[in-house]
Amino acid sequence: MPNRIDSLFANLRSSNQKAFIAYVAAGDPDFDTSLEVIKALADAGADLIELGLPFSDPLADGIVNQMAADRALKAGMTTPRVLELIRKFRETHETPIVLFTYLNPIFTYGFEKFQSDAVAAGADGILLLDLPPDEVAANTGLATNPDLKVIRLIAPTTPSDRVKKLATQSEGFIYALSRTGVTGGHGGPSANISAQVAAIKSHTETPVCVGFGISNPEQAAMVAAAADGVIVGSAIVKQVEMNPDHAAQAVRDFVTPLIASTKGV
Ligand SMILES: O=P(O)(O)OC[C@@H](O)[C@@H](O)c1c[nH]c2ccccc12
Repeated sequence: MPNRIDSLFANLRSSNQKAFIAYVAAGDPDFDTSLEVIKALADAGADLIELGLPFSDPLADGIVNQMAADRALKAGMTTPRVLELIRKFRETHETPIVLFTYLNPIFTYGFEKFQSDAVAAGADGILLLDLPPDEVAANTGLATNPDLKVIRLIAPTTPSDRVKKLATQSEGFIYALSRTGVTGGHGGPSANISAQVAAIKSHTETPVCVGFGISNPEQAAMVAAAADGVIVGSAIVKQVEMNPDHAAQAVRDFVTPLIASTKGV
């Protein structure tokens, strides 16, 4: 069976459309609400869901995502429960899922076992936020699973020789950061996002999606014009934070105009 991420981007390419990608923390604020939230994202038209596997020391995350991981951990979220969440979602939805996490929880679980269990649960890709590309080559124990695409991050500050390496290594799509720093903040993407995307695309045919600091339809439209996909995290997570009793509805209402503007309607 072809990977869901590859099918998604093939379909979008042939219909000349851009992807809308939503990030939420798995299990925020609790298991059942989180399942409703990811279903609401899919039903609203999100093309791909980035699911954060909560970790206590999320170095690359800003305050909104840190607090979300914290809520999830306090509500009893664990790595096996995250896999259970994906299994439950897969009973009704085919939207691709990319797991976002750090090395520590995966090592604790067992690197190879995690990957095969994640595939069996229905995950399609993984982004290990604290795994530099050189470490992959240096640690053959970090076996990969052919059914779990390894997505890579490229920052505006990434030196060009590394851009080439990351662009050619990344599977499924490439995550281009619109700016440096941690997640969140609503300053919007930088004006030279088109140049950054073009530089990445000179090395590869793999789709390039852009995230960091996107929170309104105007910003989504600007990024959609420059890249293959728009990634929104903290602004969605904030909706969960502010509306714990009706998070799914709040998230659906919030992403609907963002998706419309990503799709150019
Ligand atoms: O929150 P923002 O600014 O909308 O950016 C997306 C981001 O939250 C999501 O992709 C993400 C969650 N955790 C991360 C850690 C590093 C890079 C990216 C992420």
